[in-house]
Amino acid sequence: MDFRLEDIDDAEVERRLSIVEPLTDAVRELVDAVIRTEVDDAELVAAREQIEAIVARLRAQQKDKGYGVSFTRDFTGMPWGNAATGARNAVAPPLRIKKVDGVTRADVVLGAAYEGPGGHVHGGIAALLLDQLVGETAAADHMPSFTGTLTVRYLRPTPLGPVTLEGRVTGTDGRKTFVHGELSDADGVTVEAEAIMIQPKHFPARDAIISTIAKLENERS
Ligand SMILES: CCCCCCCCCCCC(=O)SCCNC(=O)CCNC(=O)[C@H](O)C(C)(C)COP(=O)(O)OP(=O)(O)OC[C@H]1O[C@@H](n2cnc3c(N)ncnc32)[C@H](O)[C@@H]1OP(=O)(O)O
Repeated sequence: MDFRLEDIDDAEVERRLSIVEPLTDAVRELVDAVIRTEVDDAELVAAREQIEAIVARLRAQQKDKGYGVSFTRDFTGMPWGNAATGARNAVAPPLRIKKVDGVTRADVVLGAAYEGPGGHVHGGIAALLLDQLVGETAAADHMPSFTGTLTVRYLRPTPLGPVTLEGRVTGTDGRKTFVHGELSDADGVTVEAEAIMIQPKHFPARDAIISTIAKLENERS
C-alpha cells in the first residue's frame, strides 16, 4: 500500500488544502452542471473543448497511479485521493467526519451526482459513505482497521439533499472491532450498517513511518 511521510507542518497542510479544495469544489460544480444543464448541443460541444484544454493543462505533470496516503511527522493523514473523503477527489462527496467522545459524525449534502432511484441516493453511495464512517470509527492510535465485513440494511429510500452520518463502536474482540453506523435524513434513519473491522496483523507502512520520524528527529538533535 502506498503510504509515505512528508516532513511538513500543519500550517503547510492547511496552505495546500486552501489551494486544492476550491479546485476540487469547482470540479464538483462542473460535474453537477454537466448532469443538470439544458443548454443546446453546440454549447455542449464548446464546453467539452474547454474542458479538454483544462485536462491537458493538468496532465502536464502527473503522478503515475493514485494519490496514495501521505502522513506528516505528527501523523496528520493526507488521504487526498480517497473516494469518500479525498480533498483532491471531486468524485467524493465533501465528507468530513469528526470524532467526539468515540462517536463519529458527519453532515454532507448529496446532490445530483449521487443519484440512484430518481431523486434518491444510490445504494452504493450510501454503502461507500458508511464504509468510510465505520473505518474512521474503528481507527485508533494511528492504526487503521480494514473493513472485513460490512452489512448494509436499506430501511427506506434516502432523498437527495442533506444527510447525516453517525457511527459508534459496539464491541471489540482481539483485533476485531464491531461498529454500528447510520445514515439519516431529516425524518430519521434511512440506512444502517453493521461492520466487522479488523486491525491487520502487521502494518508495515506505519512501522516504516515511525522509524522515518525517529531518524529525522535524530538528525535534528
Ligand atoms: C491511520 C488512520 C486511518 C484513518 C481511517 C481510515 C479509514 C479508511 C476507511 C476505509 C475502509 C475500507 O474500505 S478498507 C478496504 C476494504 N477492505 C479490504 O480491502 C480488506 C481486505 N482484507 C484484508 O486485508 C484481510 O482479509 C483482513 C485485514 C480484513 C484480515 O486479515 P488478517 O489480519 O490476516 O485476519 P486473520 O488473522 O485471518 O483473522 C483475524 C480475525 O478476524 C476474522 N476475520 C478475518 N477476515 C474477516 C472478514 N473478512 N470478515 C469478518 N471477520 C474476519 C477471523 O475470523 C479472525 O477472528 P478470530 O479467529 O480472531 O475470532
